[in-house]
Amino acid sequence: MEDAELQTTETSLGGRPDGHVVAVSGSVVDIAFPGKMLPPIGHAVEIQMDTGRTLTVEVQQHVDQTKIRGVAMQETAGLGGGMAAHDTGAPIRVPAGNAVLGRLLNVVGEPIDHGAPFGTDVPRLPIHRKAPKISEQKGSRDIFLTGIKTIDLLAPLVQGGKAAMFGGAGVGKTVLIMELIRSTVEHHSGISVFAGIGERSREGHELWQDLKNSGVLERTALVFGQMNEPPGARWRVGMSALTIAEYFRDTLEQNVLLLIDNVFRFVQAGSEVSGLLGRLPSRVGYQPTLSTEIAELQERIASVRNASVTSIQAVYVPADDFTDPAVAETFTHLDSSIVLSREMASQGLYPAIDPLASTSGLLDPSLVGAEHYDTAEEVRRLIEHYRELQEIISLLGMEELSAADRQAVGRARRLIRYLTQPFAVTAQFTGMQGVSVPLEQTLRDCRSIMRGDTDEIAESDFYMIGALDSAKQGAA
Ligand SMILES: Nc1ncnc2c1ncn2[C@@H]1O[C@H](COP(=O)(O)OP(=O)(O)OP(=O)(O)O)[C@@H](O)[C@H]1O
Repeated sequence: MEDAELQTTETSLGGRPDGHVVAVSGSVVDIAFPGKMLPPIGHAVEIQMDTGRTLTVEVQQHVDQTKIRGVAMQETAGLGGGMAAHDTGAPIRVPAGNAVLGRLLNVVGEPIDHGAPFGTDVPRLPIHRKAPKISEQKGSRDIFLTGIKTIDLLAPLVQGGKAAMFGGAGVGKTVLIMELIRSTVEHHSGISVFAGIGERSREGHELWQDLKNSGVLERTALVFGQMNEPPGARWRVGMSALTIAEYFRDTLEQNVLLLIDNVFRFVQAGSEVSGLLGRLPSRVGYQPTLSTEIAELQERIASVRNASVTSIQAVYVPADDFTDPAVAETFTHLDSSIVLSREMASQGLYPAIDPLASTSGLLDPSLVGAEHYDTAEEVRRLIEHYRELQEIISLLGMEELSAADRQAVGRARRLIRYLTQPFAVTAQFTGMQGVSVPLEQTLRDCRSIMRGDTDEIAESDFYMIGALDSAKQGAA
């Protein structure tokens, strides 16, 4: 997109030549600019529809010297040959700054919340930009606490870092991201930007209502390109949200919390677009540009000297296959990876976070301190040992285990149950109030369980509690 960026000049605005539509095939639109300079790749070309709406097409290819091929950001129903098209002289530009707070936008920055349109005084920025230079980026080693026991203990998030939740269909990604929004947006001092990519649109509206009810909507901007929208919108909406986040970070120097649900849908949309443009797929049917596309998005999510962007992303894992190229590629960009397990979900062990597969670069004694690191390691070792013993138990029964192993099994089972937690967002259907647990408490509780202080308390008393006190109360 370098070309597009270089050619985004004010002088080019309005003074660009007009063309006309020559062919429409689904989301792909061919536009001719006979005898004129073609708009560069990445530019937005606009078409005024009879219905009064504006259709935006992003230039993807120069088919020949007079014609471009682009991808539409909206449905192309009603679009026909001969309709006039106008090069905007820039990539898609979205409104940014305080005016977008509390608002719901689409990929091209139009309000979709039935609110007032954005005025001409609102700054607009092109959605294609380069990531900040490595020398300008700032790495942080501070923990971003969530109050969710397993996450803070085993896969702590980094302030100004990137974290993602991986999971197949229906294992609890959306519930977890909603809970994280609840628990972090309220305590987060900066602003939040939410990018809804390719998920159910109902969820988007529920979120909007939810944020409104909890009084944090005025510090949040929401940008949506959901599953009912064409691939172009789902492909570019992440960039639109990022552009808004970058403006807060760079111009207003505010810390930003960027939430993306679901990053896999961005890759999938890119693959659809690639297919529509007739490009040959490479690995497992993905677009040949898979890694570059993921890097283009992920590398822009960065913290700089004066302000940070902390990002929490949901990643759908197709067919529970973690070796899927889109999933594997996303892993490489993260500071913390939270892996959701179908097996745990099927046992009702929510949040179904796999304690062994979830990791964080922060989990180092020199960063989080020896107590946290040692406790996390010990928890992992105990659960791993339990998993090894499970096979023997299923074959021979508990009786065949040594006394020490039996004790380990009992403690591991208590620990696994202790690491479940009722969420505020599920209170409606579980009937349990959500609880947040401070990290120090989680560390104390885990040590206490592993030491054997709670061996006499029934396993079921550890299930879906906050701090250990509630298990003790349940036992009393
Ligand atoms: N923390 C939780 N506590 C209780 N129930 C949960 C929890 N997380 C998930 N569930 C149950 O699992 C269901 C699916 O969760 P969710 O919609 O978050 O999955 P998902 O991974 O986002 O699915 P999809 O890929 O279909 O979007 C929920 O409707 C709920 O019944």
